[in-house]
Amino acid sequence: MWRGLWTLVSRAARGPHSPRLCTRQGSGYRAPGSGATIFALSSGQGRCGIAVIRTSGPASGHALQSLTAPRDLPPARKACLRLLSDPRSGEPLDRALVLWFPGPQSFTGEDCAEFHVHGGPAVVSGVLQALGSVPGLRPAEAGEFTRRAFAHGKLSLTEVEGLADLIHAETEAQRRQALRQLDGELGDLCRGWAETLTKALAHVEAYIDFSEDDNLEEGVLDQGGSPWGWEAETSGIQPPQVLLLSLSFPPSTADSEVRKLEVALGVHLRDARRGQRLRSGAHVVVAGPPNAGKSSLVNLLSRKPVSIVSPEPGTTRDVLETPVDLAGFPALLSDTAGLREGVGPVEQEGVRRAQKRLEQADLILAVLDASDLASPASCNFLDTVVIPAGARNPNGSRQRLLLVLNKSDLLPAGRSDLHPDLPSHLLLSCLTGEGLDGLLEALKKELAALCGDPSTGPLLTRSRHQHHLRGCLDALGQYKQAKDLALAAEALRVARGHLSHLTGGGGTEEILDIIFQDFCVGK
Ligand SMILES: Nc1nc2c(ncn2[C@@H]2O[C@H](COP(=O)(O)OP(=O)(O)OP(=O)(O)O)[C@@H](O)[C@H]2O)c(=O)[nH]1
Ligand SMILES: [K+]
Ligand SMILES: [Mg+2]
Repeated sequence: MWRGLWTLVSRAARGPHSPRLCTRQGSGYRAPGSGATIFALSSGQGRCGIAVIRTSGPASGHALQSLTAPRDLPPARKACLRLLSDPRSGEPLDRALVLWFPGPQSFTGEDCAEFHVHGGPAVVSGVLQALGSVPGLRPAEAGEFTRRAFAHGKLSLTEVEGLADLIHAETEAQRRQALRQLDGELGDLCRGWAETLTKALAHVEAYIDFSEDDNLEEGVLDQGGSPWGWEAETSGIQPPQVLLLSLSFPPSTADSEVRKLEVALGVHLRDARRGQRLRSGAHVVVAGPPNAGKSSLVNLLSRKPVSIVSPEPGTTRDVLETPVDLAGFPALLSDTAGLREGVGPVEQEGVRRAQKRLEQADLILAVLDASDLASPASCNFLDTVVIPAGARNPNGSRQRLLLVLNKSDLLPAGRSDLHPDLPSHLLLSCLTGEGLDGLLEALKKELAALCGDPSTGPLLTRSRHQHHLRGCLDALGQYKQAKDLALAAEALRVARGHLSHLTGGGGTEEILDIIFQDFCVGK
């Protein structure tokens, strides 16, 4: 009966069914072809001041010695000036800074070398060819350096995603969000949650053991049909394991800790959409009647001639999408066809596409011609798009919409009494730029609400994260309903498995392929 408590805790921590949590000890995953030494240009392509070429793998030290004079390895992690030459011909290639990172204290965890050479294309290709001639070296595949870092436990999967996002970050908000993920905030959170589940599992397994060994009276363990209800005291027996466990994780605490976990998961899941928007951009759709100046506004906001502007109504037919940085937030701005009826089949299709895009919008930028508010097209747009957006939908929220009255330069000076019933709006002139600052300010507020604060807000940036947290939450639901302890324990293992998968433990090859294909060669 007195089976060691720590055996139980540690068995729960490992569990026969529990995939290993990704810790700094390595992901347990072996990068494809990881025996070879790889090399690549890690800085950008093209002529530049300095280019960085690096290697990773067991032959890195030999490669460094083969190309440099003097041939001794420089002190670890110290930049040294060396003459580089081709090991086959002895032909000088460049005078460069070289660095030696013996593993495991390197980015990949393997022996690594870096060559900071002058960034001319001939120098770069000369050094790459020289490296290729060293036995045991081959060019790296896209993302292979990071893949090795993951395989050696230098980065968890969420940190790898953060790194990919940081490289692709185009706005300040994206950079902040990616840096937080690279810093391991999401991974740490998951590991903390997994630890809670491990303790709860230890507790359940202690009970299972006790009942097996001591023929515990029936009904004691499943009070109310739920493992949440049972506590040692209620059975009248004090199982020694439970008493011991209670020192670090008393039964009543287990109950409330797992409940707290459910609440925390729910909060993060509710915020998931915002985190994903921040990563890939909020969908901002510019819509309005023909000739209101929609394309002019898209060009103004994106600071480039994305769309054709002309005095002819019906100029824009297709949806034109362009990524923009709006006041520090990423957005996908869509220009659409002017909404009107009684047009030919091509424009009709444009109108259909515009309406479809409106349904998917996170934010609508509704544009009207301020000098033409009484026209049938303007009135129709107000009635069918602007006014309905202000009404609450069944889940209590409203469609976000900013009403912009463009061409304010055409209004008689001092005229602000445009229309008494008009919903709140902003005046703008795409022609003179007047009102643009006010519009950007309003956009910033809307986008901040849509995307959350990148420094403190949502942490789930991909649908993959959402999927695993939902899976974890569902498993906790099963735990609560479990009729026997074996099922309850299994539900906890499933819940914990989802958290483990999120950080990369037991990750399947396909998931890894998808994540690593985001990287360029040399990263
Ligand atoms: N005076 C004035 N003219 C403007 C302003 N903005 C746009 N225009 C003009 O209005 C006309 C229509 O502009 P577009 O940007 O093509 O309008 P649109 O809404 O995209 O038009 P469609 O694609 O045909 O639906 C063009 O001749 C623009 O130069 C403005 O602020 N003031
Ligand atoms: K037009
Ligand atoms: Mg247009």
